[in-house]
Amino acid sequence: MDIEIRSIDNIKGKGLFAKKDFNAGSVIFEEDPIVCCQFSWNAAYGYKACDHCLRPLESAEENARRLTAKPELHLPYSNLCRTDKSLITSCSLCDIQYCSTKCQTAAYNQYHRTLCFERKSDLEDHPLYQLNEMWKQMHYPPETSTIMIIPRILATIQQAVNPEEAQAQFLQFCHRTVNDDSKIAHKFLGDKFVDQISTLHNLLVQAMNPDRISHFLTQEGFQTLIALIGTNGLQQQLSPEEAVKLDKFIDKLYEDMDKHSGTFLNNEGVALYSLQSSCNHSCIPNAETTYLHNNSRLSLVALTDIKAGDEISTSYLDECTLQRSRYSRNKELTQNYLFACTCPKCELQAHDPDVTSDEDDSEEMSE
Ligand SMILES: C[S@@+](CC[C@H](N)C(=O)[O-])C[C@H]1O[C@@H](n2cnc3c(N)ncnc32)[C@H](O)[C@@H]1O
Repeated sequence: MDIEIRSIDNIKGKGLFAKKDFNAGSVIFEEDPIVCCQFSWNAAYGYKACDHCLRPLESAEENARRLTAKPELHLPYSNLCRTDKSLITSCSLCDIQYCSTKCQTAAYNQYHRTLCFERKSDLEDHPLYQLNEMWKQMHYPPETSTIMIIPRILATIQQAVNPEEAQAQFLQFCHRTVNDDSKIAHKFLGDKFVDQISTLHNLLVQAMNPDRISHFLTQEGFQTLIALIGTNGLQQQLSPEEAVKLDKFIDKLYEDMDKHSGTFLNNEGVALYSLQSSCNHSCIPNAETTYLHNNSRLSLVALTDIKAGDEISTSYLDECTLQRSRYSRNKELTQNYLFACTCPKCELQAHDPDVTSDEDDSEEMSE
């Protein structure tokens, strides 16, 4: 392994460090998620993805046709699309689709044996179905996560050969206090919906057999899980096929898609990664996460040259927020991740006045 996880201090916790030099542009490591799940509205709006690895189940051309409502549309180089529909398979009991029998077997062995709805006929009475519907009412797009990853985490623990080990794997994501967890859970659900936390909690309790996971089904345990996916869940966006990156064509395509499908352009979901979850934030990151395999496999790519011993960091902020003032950046980091950044850029700007960027000002005025 060319990287290691080391403890830094009480504030930052642990971090990811390079054990060798990496050139800018090189892949530092790749990993599959411990667990991932497509966003609820993303699935409801017809983006067909493998239920286990999120690989698109439609070709890039079919995707573009559906999203633009233009059945005659032809994509250039559509023969380069890597979606092999001959491998698609589905669960014989609940009809959920997978890109291959490999994913179907992996899902069944990891969590699907516990979570399968079994009969389509009484689907709407199933507490997991109701949990998803309740979540959708609380989280209109753009989505940042889905509650449905929580039953997957719990079923993974229940089905594991060694449940203690599986549980420890998830608990490594949490190094906060009960109070912090509750703050994050409230922020994550949004002011309007904090009262609904007990409804979500009750539906989860009804849906899951408490065997081996009873402590996660308490109110506190549930908030820990919400905080876990809120601060560690990586949002995934799998872009349409590389081969169609012909700028003019793409611009027009996106314009047409936007008219017909709004923001539902990509296959999106949330995932928990073991190594990636140890990567801390910096406002001048030396690495970024990408998805080079058209599924949930993550690649961490160096943005700059990295020397052996350097800490590897990514930005938790989107491009736009990253360009804002130190005050604006830290406002977002404090609210969403409960820390203030002390990276060299923040240190350099430490004496800047505590004002938001112009863009924030206009956003705040319109709120
Ligand atoms: C995905 S985890 C990163 C790994 C984490 N350091 C740990 O020990 O588990 C995200 C959490 O790490 C901490 N963190 C990340 N970047 C930080 C930074 N630049 N300064 C202080 N804390 C940071 C925050 O507590 C944040 O909620």
